[in-house]
Amino acid sequence: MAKQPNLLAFPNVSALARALRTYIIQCQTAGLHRHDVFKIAVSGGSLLNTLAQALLAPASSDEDVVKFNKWEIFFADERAVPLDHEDSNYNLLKTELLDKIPENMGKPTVHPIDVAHLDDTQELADQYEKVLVNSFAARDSVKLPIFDLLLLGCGPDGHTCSLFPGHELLRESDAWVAPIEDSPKPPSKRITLTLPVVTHGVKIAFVATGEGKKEIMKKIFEEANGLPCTLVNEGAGDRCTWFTDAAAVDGVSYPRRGSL
Ligand SMILES: O=C1O[C@H](COP(=O)(O)O)[C@@H](O)[C@H](O)[C@H]1O
Repeated sequence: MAKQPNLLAFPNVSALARALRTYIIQCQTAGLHRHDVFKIAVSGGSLLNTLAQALLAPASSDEDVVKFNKWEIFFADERAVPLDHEDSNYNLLKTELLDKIPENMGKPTVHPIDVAHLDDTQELADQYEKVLVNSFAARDSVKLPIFDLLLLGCGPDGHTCSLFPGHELLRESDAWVAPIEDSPKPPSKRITLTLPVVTHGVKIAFVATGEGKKEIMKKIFEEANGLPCTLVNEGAGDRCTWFTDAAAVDGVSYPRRGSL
């Protein structure tokens, strides 16, 4: 039987953020060992505040250093809006994290969407796929890009990235990046990494906090239901780890751990 995803539950977001940092640094070390760079894809949403809390804390030892100058940050999904728009995932990452990184921590390389193509989401997705092709090698030599880490959020409906429940995009098996024009959550026009790319990551981590995630967490961990987050769990198995707080997993019947 395929190995199961890991569900970590912490008493609060501060404890979660400390563990998330340790986990990210382990992924960073593995990435640097693999190719001297750390390739991470991040979602938007509530996760970014917790991520900033994790990464901006002072290092506790030489092994605990975030080496931002070795990071390449990609977007697991993005909305088709200007980069300074309030709905932009880039804008959120910038305000939550990038603008707060002290100079002595180094600067990550960040790959935003090309806003010249906001009116054509297929072109926007194709251009972003080219960014991946340039970074991960040509499409004809690698079947799928392999991120060192994908750090994802989980919507209260079970969506992740811009992969929504029941949407035909869940069956996309060729494109690395796909457009969506009918997102049930506004804004409607977006681009997203596809499911095969997400489940192909070396490591995949979800961050889900707060009572608002409790009902969907029960569905994801207690039923086979075809929800996007469930599909990631099924595709990634024990390469997938959930970082949750007590409120998000209250009543969830699934074995949990309280540390890495
Ligand atoms: O629309 C989106 O929502 C999800 C979940 O966000 P949250 O605020 O409920 O945690 C996010 O992961 C995704 O990147 C974003 O585009």
